[in-house]
Amino acid sequence: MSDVILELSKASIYQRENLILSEVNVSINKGEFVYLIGKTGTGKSSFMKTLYGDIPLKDGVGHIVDYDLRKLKTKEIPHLRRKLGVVFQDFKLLNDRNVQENLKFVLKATGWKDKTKMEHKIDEVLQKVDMKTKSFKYPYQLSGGEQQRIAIARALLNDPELILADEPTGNLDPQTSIEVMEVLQQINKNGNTILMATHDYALLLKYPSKTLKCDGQKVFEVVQKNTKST
Ligand SMILES: Nc1ncnc2c1ncn2[C@@H]1O[C@H](COP(=O)(O)OP(=O)(O)OP(=O)(O)O)[C@@H](O)[C@H]1O
Repeated sequence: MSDVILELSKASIYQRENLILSEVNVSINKGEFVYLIGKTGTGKSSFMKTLYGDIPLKDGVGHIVDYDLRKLKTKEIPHLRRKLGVVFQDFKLLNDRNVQENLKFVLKATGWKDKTKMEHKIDEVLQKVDMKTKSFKYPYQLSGGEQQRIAIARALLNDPELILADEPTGNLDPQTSIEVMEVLQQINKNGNTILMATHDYALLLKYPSKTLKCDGQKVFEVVQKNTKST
C-alpha cells in the first residue's frame, strides 16, 4: 500500500446546504506535519469535521486511513475516530475525574480490558507529553498548556495513523503555545502524521512546514517565504 494517509480530490465541503469549500484536492503522506491556515470563517473547522466524520462528504472523492468518506456509515464513525487522534482548542477533558481516569475512560470505551496493559499504555502516552508526574491531578488543577498536553496524550492512546488538531493552541498564551507545539513536533519526529488547523502565524514562522490555506472557498498549498529566524 502507498503511504498516503489522506486524499481528497474534487471534494466539496458543506455546512448543511451551504457550500464552504469546493474543488478541494489535498494529499497527506505518512509522517508529514501539515498546517491548515485561513482567516476565521474560511472553513478550517468544517474541513476538519469532514475528515473525522462529523460532516458527511457529499461531492468528490475522499479517503482517510483506509476509510472512504463518501461511503462512511454512521456505525463506522467510532472506528474511524479510533484511527484518528483528534485534539480540540478547548481540550474536552472530563472534569469529574483525574488524568489517569480520563485516559482509562477512553481506553475502556475503545475496547481495552486488560488492566495492566491499560496502565502501561497510559504511562507511555503521559511520558510522550512529559506529564507522567501529573496523572493524579484533576483537569481543573492543571494549567491550559498542561490540559492540552493531556488531550494530546489522550489522542495518542490508540496509536492513531493521523492526528487532527483543530486550533490546539487557540486558548493558550504565546509561550504555552510554543510548549504545546514542541510536544507536537516531538510526536511528529517520532513518526506520527499531524494535520493542524491554526491561525497562529508566529508558530508557522518558528516551525515551518507544509501549509494549506483556506481562502475564497478553495484550499491551496502556500509556500512559506520566511526562513527560520532563530
Ligand atoms: N453548524 C453550522 N451550520 C451552518 N453553518 C455553519 C456551521 N458552522 C459553521 N458554519 C459556517 O461555515 C463557515 C466556515 O466555518 P468554520 O467554522 O469551518 O470556519 P473556520 O475557518 O474554522 O473559522 P474559525 O477560525 O473561526 O474557527 C462559516 O461561514 C460559518 O458561519
